[in-house]
Amino acid sequence: MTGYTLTCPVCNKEFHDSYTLTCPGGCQGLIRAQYTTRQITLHDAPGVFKYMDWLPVISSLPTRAEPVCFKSEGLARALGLSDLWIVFSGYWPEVGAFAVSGSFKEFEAFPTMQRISERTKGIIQVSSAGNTGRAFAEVSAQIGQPVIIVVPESARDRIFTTLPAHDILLITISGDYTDAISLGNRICTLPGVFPEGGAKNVARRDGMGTVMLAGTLAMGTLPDWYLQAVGSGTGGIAAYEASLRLIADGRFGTKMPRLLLFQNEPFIPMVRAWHEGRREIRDEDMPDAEHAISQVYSDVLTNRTPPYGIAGGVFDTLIATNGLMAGVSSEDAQEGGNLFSSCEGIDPDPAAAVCVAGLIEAVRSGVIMPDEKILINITGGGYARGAKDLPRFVKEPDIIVSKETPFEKISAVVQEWMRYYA
Ligand SMILES: Cc1ncc(COP(=O)(O)O)c(C=O)c1O
Repeated sequence: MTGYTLTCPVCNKEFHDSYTLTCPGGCQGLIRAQYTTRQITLHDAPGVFKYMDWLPVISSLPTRAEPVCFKSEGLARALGLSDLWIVFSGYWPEVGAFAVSGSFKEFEAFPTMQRISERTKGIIQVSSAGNTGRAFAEVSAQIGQPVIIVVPESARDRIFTTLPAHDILLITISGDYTDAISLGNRICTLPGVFPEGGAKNVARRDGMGTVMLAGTLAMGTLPDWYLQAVGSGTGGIAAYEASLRLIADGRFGTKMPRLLLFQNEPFIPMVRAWHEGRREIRDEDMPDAEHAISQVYSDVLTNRTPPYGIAGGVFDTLIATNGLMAGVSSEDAQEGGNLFSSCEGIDPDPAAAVCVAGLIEAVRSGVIMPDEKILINITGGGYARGAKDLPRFVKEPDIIVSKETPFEKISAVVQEWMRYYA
């Protein structure tokens, strides 16, 4: 067990956690958890909770999900790299990877659900392009904690669990991820429903930050580079915040890893803004957004309102880490994914394939040197293996809506469902 307070990056005030998502003083910025433990000790706790010194929880939940880090042989050889390390976040029993929902979103979902039960009352709402929703659905199925999930209709088949789920209200909406976010925000105005918080939720960021912790503990030192494909960029922010803690720990080096973050062309708003040195994303960074989103290989990377310019967000993180961003074509991503599968023996999530393709290009163009220590976050994978090994309970939508559906109709169903939990 560890103690922590929350701090605001703008006014530097410290405050108590009541599942707080923003500075009580009204500042705009991503509040951070400040842990009393400076040097991390691994706990004898399940899965990701072994890192609970630096998670905003008091106690743990049963899970085997945790990031697994190993030194690459196959992909490293193919790319001529001497010090490439893979953090695998998905399902791959042979390496000890048991995130049964298949992605690193499970490392966020477990601490978030635990933080909720320790810090507040009410029912959380999660908007997702698919993977986050499935991760929260899995945790809900495992522990019986209710959750309202909103996903675009195209992600409908992606919400499944390995146990029967009884406490999920699933809403699908015609449209994309942004439409799911907008509807989710409206649902959060109903009494008793609150937003899980996305990037503002310290449990999500520090849950994702365990990827950097697992990597650094396996390598014995912080890497030169951290690579990830991003939609919101929260994983990048989390990797930076975890690195700050690891530097303060004193045992893993003093050099901040450089972040190299990728988006999937043609939808690359953060890449465009970053390349022009801008803190704000403009409409011109997302020309013909709907069409662009329909063209990507990895739709979980299509967030139109990422925490980019906010204090402590992606822009600040890239500045602090001397970071870089790049766009990756869908064709390259597909090839990168195939190379990863053939070299390492497991299927990567399309988002992870984007990241592999980004690594290939960074090595080819000389941005990354062959002997540098590289930590690549394979943010999801092992779906084929999971489909063979694991039970699958597909969650049918409870409400199917369009952008035109009157909100009163939706809220009536939500409120009726919530009565059971009152
Ligand atoms: C597999 C996978 N990789 C990467 C990402 C991007 O994560 P973020 O931008 O939130 O760090 C997502 C988002 O859903 C994802 O599901």
